[in-house]
Amino acid sequence: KDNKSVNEANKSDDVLIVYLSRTNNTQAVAKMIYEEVGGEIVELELKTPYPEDYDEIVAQVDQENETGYLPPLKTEIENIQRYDIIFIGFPTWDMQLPPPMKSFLTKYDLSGKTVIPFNTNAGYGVGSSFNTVKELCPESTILEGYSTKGGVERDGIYFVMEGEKRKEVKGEVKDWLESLQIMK
Ligand SMILES: Cc1cc2nc3c(=O)[nH]c(=O)nc-3n(C[C@H](O)[C@H](O)[C@H](O)COP(=O)(O)O)c2cc1C
Repeated sequence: KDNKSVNEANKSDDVLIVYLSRTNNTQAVAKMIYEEVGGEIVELELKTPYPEDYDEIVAQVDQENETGYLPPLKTEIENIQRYDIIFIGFPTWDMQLPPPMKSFLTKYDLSGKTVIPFNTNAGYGVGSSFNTVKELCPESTILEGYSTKGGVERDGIYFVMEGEKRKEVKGEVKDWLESLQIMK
């Protein structure tokens, strides 16, 4: 058998990459994972999008976190049961898992699946987000996540995944994926 086609086939079928991204930093990491692993890549979208304005979205997310509101998703994943490995990517918002990702993990049953989180943030880390992923996926195998500094929208720094930063993150993502030993 031709090795390459075997690998190509194995690589993609059971992998889903779902991400939330406002200023495209997390999206850039999602695409790097996709380039290495293949599969399906899906952006999480809301039925009612968040405000463009930074202060407004911060206020809204604060309130959603306080009340536990789960914003309805526009994104529909058909037949999620066909995936075994699910990467979930999100920025840190309010030092937590963003409400749309809480919606996603509440809506879909990922029992028995391997769930792998990844994150970008303004330099304050993942906060409680990776722990919340564990809490919302009690019957999943959660592998070690990856996180890197992204934009600092508060200071007008939006997309940073270019030039040297891009190269650095690409290398880190490759090493991380290899360490997970999910690549065939
Ligand atoms: C509503 C909101 C809240 C945020 N809260 C935090 C935070 O608590 N800690 C942090 O490090 N960064 C925070 N950030 C910054 C983002 O995590 C950071 O810019 C990230 O790279 C954005 O990813 P994206 O480009 O994929 O949207 C926040 C950004 C937004 C829009």
